[in-house]
Amino acid sequence: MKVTVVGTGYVGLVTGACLAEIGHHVICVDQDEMKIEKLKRGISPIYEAYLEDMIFRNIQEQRLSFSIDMEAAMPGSQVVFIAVGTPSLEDGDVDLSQVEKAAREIGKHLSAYTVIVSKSTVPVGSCRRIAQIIKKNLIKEVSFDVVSNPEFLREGTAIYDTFHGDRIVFGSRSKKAVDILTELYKPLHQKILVTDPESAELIKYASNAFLATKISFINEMANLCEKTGGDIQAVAEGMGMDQRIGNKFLQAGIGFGGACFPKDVSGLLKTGEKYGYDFKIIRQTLAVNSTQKQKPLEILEKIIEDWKDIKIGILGLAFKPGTDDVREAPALYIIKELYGRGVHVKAYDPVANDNMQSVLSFPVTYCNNPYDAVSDCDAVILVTEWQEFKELSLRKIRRLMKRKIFIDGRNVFASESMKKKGFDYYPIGICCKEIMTQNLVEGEIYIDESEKSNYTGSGTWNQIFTCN
Ligand SMILES: NC(=O)C1=CN([C@@H]2O[C@H](COP(=O)(O)OP(=O)(O)OC[C@H]3O[C@@H](n4cnc5c(N)ncnc54)[C@H](O)[C@@H]3O)[C@@H](O)[C@H]2O)C=CC1
Ligand SMILES: O=C(O)[C@H]1O[C@H](OP(=O)(O)OP(=O)(O)OC[C@H]2O[C@@H](n3ccc(=O)[nH]c3=O)[C@H](O)[C@@H]2O)[C@H](O)[C@@H](O)[C@@H]1O
Repeated sequence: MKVTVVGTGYVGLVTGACLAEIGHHVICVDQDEMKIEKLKRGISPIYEAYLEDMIFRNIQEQRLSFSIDMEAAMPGSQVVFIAVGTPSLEDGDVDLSQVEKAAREIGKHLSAYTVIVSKSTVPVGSCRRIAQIIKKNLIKEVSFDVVSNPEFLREGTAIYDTFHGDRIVFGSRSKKAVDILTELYKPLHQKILVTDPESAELIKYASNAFLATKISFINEMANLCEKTGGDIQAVAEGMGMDQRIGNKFLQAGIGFGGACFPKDVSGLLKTGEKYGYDFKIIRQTLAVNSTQKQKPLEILEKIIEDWKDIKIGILGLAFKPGTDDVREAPALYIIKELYGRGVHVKAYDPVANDNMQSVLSFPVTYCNNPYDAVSDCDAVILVTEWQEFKELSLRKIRRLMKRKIFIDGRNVFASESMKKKGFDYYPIGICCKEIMTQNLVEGEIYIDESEKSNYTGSGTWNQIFTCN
C-alpha cells in the first residue's frame, strides 16, 4: 500500500519506518527542510534504538523516502497519516495549529478517496474538525474518511512497542476506512479495537492520564514511606503482585516528564473545563508531579547552609533513559533552580547533552563522562536511570566528590550499600537514618527533631521510626 506520513517527529518517523519495514511504500513529509535533507541521507534526527538502521535499510530497499513537498507526495496514497506536534499552549490547552495546517494541505492535494489518519494526540472532537478543514480546502470533489488511530509508543522503546503493542485503536464510523487500515496493519498481528472517533480520542488521553496518575500515586506513597519508615520499593513490589494493579509504572522518583504526560494531562484537564467538568484527580496528578520535581532541592536546602561556591553534578538530562529528548525533563527544572541559587552545575548524559545545551541558556559545564561530572562536586543528583549509571564505580565517584551527598532521584542504588561506601545517600521513598533502638518505649511515637513541630497526631502506635 502507498502511505504518506505528515510530520517526522518521533511518531511520524517510527510510524513511517515501521510501515516500510512491513512492506508498505511510505513517503514522510516534513516542512523542516534540514531534517528532510538529513533523513534522505539516512540520518535520524532523534536518538532511538534501531530507528536509524531501519530508516537506512528501507531507503536502500526503496520502500521509504522523504520530501518537503506534499503535492508530490500525496498522489496514489491510500492512507495519509497526520503525525505533527500538538504542544501545550501557555494555559495548558492543546495547540492544534500544526494539525490544522496539515489538514489544510491535505485537503488541497486530495485527488481520490483517501483514509486520513490522526496519529497526533488530539482532543475529543478533533477528527470532526479535521474533516471540516479538509472539506473546506478540497480543490475537487473527492470522498475521504478521517480516522482516529492514537499512538501508544514510548520513547526509548518505540520500535519494540510498535511491533509488540497491546492494541491498535481505530476510531471511525466508516467500514471502508477500517477495512483499509486493518489490511495496512495486518502484518503486525495485534489486537484491534474499533470504536467511534470520540472514544478513540479519549482512549489516548485516558491512557496517558491514568499512567501519569499511577506515577503520582506511587510518588505520594514514597513521601509517606519517608515519614513512616517504609520502603517504597517493597511497597510497590507488594502492590504490583496484585494482578489487578500490575507492577508497571510503580517506580517512584522525582516525577514524570517528557513530551507527552505533562501536556496530555493538562490537555485532558482543559477538555474537562470546556465541557464544565472539573477533573479533580488529574488536577492533583499534575500538582503532585510539580512538587515531586522539587525533592532534590528540598533535600539540599536542608543540608547546604551557604550556596556560595557550591558545585553540583547532574547525572542524566533526558526525561527518561533510551532517548535524547529533554522536553519537560525533570533535569531542566532542577538545573534552572540550582542556577538560581548560584550553583555551578556540571552535567552528563550519554546522548542528551547537546539537546539540553540547545534549550538552556545557562552556563552549565557539559561533561564527556559521568566521572568528570561528579568530580570536585559537593553533591550529585541522579536524574535519569541510564544503565551506564548502574554500572558506575561508586568508589571512584566517592573519591572524586568533595562532599559525599548523593541524591538518587530514581532509586538506582541500594541504601545500605551506599551508606557503607560512605555516601550521604538520599533515595526517594526510603527512610535512610539508622533506626535507633535504645531508650525507646513501646507504644510511643518517635519522630525526627525537624518533624516535631509538624506532628499533630494524638494517638500512639507501636511502630518506632525516625526519618529524614
Ligand atoms: N513523542 C512521542 O513519544 C509520542 C507522541 N505522540 C503524539 O504524536 C504527535 C507528534 O509527536 P512528536 O512526534 O513528538 O512531534 P514533534 O513535535 O517532535 O514533531 C512534529 C513534526 O511535524 C512537523 N510538522 C508540523 N507541521 C507540519 C506540516 N504542516 N507539514 C509537515 N510537517 C509538519 C514538524 O516540523 C516536526 O518535525 C503529538 O500529538 C504527540 O502528542 C503520541 C505518542 C508518542
Ligand atoms: O503519548 C505519548 O507520547 C506516550 O507517553 C508515554 O511514553 P513516554 O513519555 O515516551 O515515556 P514513559 O515510559 O511513559 O515515561 C514517562 C515519564 O514517566 C516517568 N516514569 C515512568 C514510569 C514509572 O514507573 N515512573 C516514572 O517516574 C519516566 O521517568 C518519564 O519521565 C506513554 O507511556 C506512551 O504509551 C505514550 O504513547
